[in-house]
Amino acid sequence: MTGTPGNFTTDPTAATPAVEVAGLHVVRGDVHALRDISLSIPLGTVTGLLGPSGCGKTTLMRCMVGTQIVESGSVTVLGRPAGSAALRRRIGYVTQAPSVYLDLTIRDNVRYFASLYGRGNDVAAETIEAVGLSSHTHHRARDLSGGQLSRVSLACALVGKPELLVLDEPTVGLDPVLRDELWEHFSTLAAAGVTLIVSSHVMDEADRCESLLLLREGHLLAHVPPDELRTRTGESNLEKAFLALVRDEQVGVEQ
Ligand SMILES: Nc1ncnc2c1ncn2[C@@H]1O[C@H](COP(=O)(O)OP(=O)(O)OP(=O)(O)O)[C@@H](O)[C@H]1O
Repeated sequence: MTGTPGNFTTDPTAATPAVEVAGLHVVRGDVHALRDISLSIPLGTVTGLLGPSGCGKTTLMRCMVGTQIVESGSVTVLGRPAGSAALRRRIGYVTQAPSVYLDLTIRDNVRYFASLYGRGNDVAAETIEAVGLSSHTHHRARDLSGGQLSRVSLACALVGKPELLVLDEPTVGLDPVLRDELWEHFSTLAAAGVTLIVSSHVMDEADRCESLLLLREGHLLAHVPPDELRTRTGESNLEKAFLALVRDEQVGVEQ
């Protein structure tokens, strides 16, 4: 695999990539939120989307799920243009703000989303179990903690068994044990062929990903596996490695 932005090479015999982005440019308000982004994400992988607050992570995710107006460039998801009607049932998107019905119980929320995707109550129960909320199924969403609420949101996205899961900071507010369990679950899903794109501020979560998209001020600094980032920068700590990459980039720009 190579580590140049937009040049994440995989097995040439592999199927259509899960996500292919070419020359993507997005303007939000008066900000150039994404600048000339090109990348390719293989199926069945976990990709971490990392970078400082405001660097463009959510904007890139919105482009992938088809809810963002783009200035130029293209985004292809599972072989179709992002936002195509045919993709709706194939993609799960969990935003930072939990999107569940506050007056319904956990069970009824997840069962409702299951029914939209033609899944039964058994799948709803399994999914609630997977996010660690089995002991709370009869609690109303409005009575839950922030971390519990974001797990209900996650369950509502997972229950449709999407092929691509786009998760915007799914582990915020979770304790280390739950975070670990969720990342285990993400790996299990990827092993079953699901593609996951997970944004995070937490660099120790980056090590759970097969590859990392490192963004800064709308630029894609690198698309690399964690170990390659360490090798490239000579830093074993991923947080320091990211900072070293930013420094190198600045030196390159100034020269
Ligand atoms: N609705 C909006 N109108 C105008 N500018 C926006 C809007 N939403 C985001 N932006 C700007 O676009 C840029 C990218 O924002 P984005 O939300 O993608 O960043 P992020 O990396 O997801 O940040 P965070 O980690 O804080 O969630 C930022 O400069 C932000 O201020």
